[in-house]
Amino acid sequence: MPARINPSILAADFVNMERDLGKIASADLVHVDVMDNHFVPNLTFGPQMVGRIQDVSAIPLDVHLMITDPERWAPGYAELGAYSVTFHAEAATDPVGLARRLRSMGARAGIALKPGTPADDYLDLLEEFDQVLVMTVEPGFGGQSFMPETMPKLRQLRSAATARGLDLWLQVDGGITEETIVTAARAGADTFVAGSSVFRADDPARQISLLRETADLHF
Ligand SMILES: O=C(CO)[C@@H](O)[C@H](O)COP(=O)(O)O
Repeated sequence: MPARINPSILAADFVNMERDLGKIASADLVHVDVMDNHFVPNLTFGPQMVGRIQDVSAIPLDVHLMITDPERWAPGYAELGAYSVTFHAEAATDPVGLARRLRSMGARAGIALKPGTPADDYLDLLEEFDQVLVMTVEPGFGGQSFMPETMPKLRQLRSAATARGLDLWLQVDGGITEETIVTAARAGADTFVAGSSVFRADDPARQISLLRETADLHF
């Protein structure tokens, strides 16, 4: 399976979103960062905007909720048709219950871990999720540097998934470039969120291909 490249529209031009979505039509999924200015010190958009993105996007949405109280809000994103809905472990009170609810609504369920959150508590629960998002920067802003110290956690998750024979997607998010993607692919990531490196490229479609080919060589 080729690596999945999910450009983060946090790096897109918000007033030209439909135009910028056209630039990433060769991507696997559109990564949509929902931030509430509580869980993270930044604010983006909510269900109304994500619903419009869903309407005009040629490819499915990978929604990443950086919000408090995901139990209240996450099902709404599944309802509007998001392909995957990922919430933060640090914000959820019942991660398994929420993942089951999202799956029952037809969405893939993801759990995200901040750089300082260990994976240990989730290793026995991996069957409950379709993807784990290992944050490779502190959530909240694009354009930060990749944190290589998160790689042992990724390796731990990949070994646990392999040992259990799970088809679990392991996603990395933050500071992904054609250099850092090598490190993340070697540590077991198969799904890569890239904001700045795609949208700041002269040719975003070419950058998506370059990232995909580079990851495939090192997975
Ligand atoms: O979730 C986040 C930031 O919180 C990410 O999705 C960033 O948007 C990735 O941006 P780059 O680091 O690739 O610029």
